[in-house]
Amino acid sequence: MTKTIRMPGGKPQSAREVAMSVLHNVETRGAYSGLELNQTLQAAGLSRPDAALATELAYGTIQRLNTIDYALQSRVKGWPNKIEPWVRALLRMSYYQLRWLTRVPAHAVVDEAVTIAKKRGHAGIGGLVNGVLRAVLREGFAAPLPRDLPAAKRISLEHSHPLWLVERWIAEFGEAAAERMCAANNEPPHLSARINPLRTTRERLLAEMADAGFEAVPSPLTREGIVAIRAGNLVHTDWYKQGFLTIQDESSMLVASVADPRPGMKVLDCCAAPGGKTTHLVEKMRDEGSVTANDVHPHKEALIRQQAERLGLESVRTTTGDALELAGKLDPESFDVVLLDAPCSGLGVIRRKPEIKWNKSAADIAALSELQSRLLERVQSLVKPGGTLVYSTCTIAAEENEETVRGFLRRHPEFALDPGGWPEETLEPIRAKGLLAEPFAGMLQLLPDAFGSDGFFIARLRKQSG
Ligand SMILES: C[S@@+](CC[C@H](N)C(=O)[O-])C[C@H]1O[C@@H](n2cnc3c(N)ncnc32)[C@H](O)[C@@H]1O
Repeated sequence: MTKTIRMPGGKPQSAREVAMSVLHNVETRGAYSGLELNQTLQAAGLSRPDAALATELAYGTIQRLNTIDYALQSRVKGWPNKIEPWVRALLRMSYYQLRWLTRVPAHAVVDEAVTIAKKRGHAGIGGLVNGVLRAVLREGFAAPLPRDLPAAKRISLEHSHPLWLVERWIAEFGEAAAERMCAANNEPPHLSARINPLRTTRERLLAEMADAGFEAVPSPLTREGIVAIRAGNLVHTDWYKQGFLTIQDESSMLVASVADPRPGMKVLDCCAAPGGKTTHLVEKMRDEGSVTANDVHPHKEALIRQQAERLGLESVRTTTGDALELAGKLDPESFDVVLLDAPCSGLGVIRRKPEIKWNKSAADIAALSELQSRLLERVQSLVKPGGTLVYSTCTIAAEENEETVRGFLRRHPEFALDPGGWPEETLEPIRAKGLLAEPFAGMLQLLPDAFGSDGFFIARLRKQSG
């Protein structure tokens, strides 16, 4: 049984206590930052500005962890392992504020950190926190990095990514691209949304948003996407509630475009929850035909249903089960389009879930690659002759992407990559930026620095007809 480490001093009450509690639980219990933050914020009942501050502190500190720890290790004896987890969280968060959140006066940061330390610990911890933070202010944030540091180590410390990941990305994409990716992962994610063409048009929605004082622009990457510059949380708007839009990353929107289903088709989405791509497929089919949306987790079925209902879509049928077993339950060779949006290491969505970079390992990538190959192997038999199989992940690791697809193609010569079947509207903006290798092979790895969207991999395969 794993021992639960609790933060002392009871329920978090202020923005900084909420952030500290989230950091503590993400580190000690392997909690997901997003879920943990939502739950802790709900329990604390903070004002909107305080909730925004707590969010920024929690995400920012997780994002910059390597850089923060590098600076603190020379100032705190036994850092990090000999320091209690909640004190570690408090010092890291306070350092983050002093260095990157300059709108908060430094004395306020130190005073509040000391108050929290005394309240949750004792005067001795208050003294330690006070001493460390005042030394940081007096002596500067960190000593410059040694000049002869190898590139991977330098990038890992400057942009706060684990060394093993930087080394992989340098080997795969080169030093400059790896550094751009790591820097992009520390930028705030775009808030983007997909319009529901069965309810509105992009032009109409953007005009309505402008009239209501929202600032949003067309996505350069997809005709159905908008990027909100200043719009608050779109989930609270009538446009969302009435099914005019879906919150979705722009890269994620490309997947249904590449699958390119037509009205009347029979489509299978093997790993579908929470339904972002399922509902997009149905919208593309003008709600004519049938889309079977499957997921392994029974509690997620309702999420897909809720989204379909909100968007007014009727041709979705949900099922629960392991995609490895779908072939035994559904008619063989019966789907025009099969989408496998596979479980993956998520290295393309580090901006949204920064703990991913600290929690994942090379061993996870190897295990996921094996699962993804098995999933492809099992669902391929459901594709009609002449039909389409789309494989996608939100990660950046050749073993989970190109290599999985190439291995599959070696075992299944009846499938081939389908570069010609990609809609021009999907390729056009990527080609215009010079990011499409020519000749285009039918697989695409989008990196997070290219458009500021998530890192995504998409492959479109066609099964021989007859
Ligand atoms: C990348 S997410 C899918 C996102 C979804 N396609 C969307 O756009 O909203 C992967 C999903 O696969 C599901 N999953 C994981 N292993 C699975 C399996 N063996 N069979 C079916 N679903 C699985 C997870 O529950 C998760 O919801």
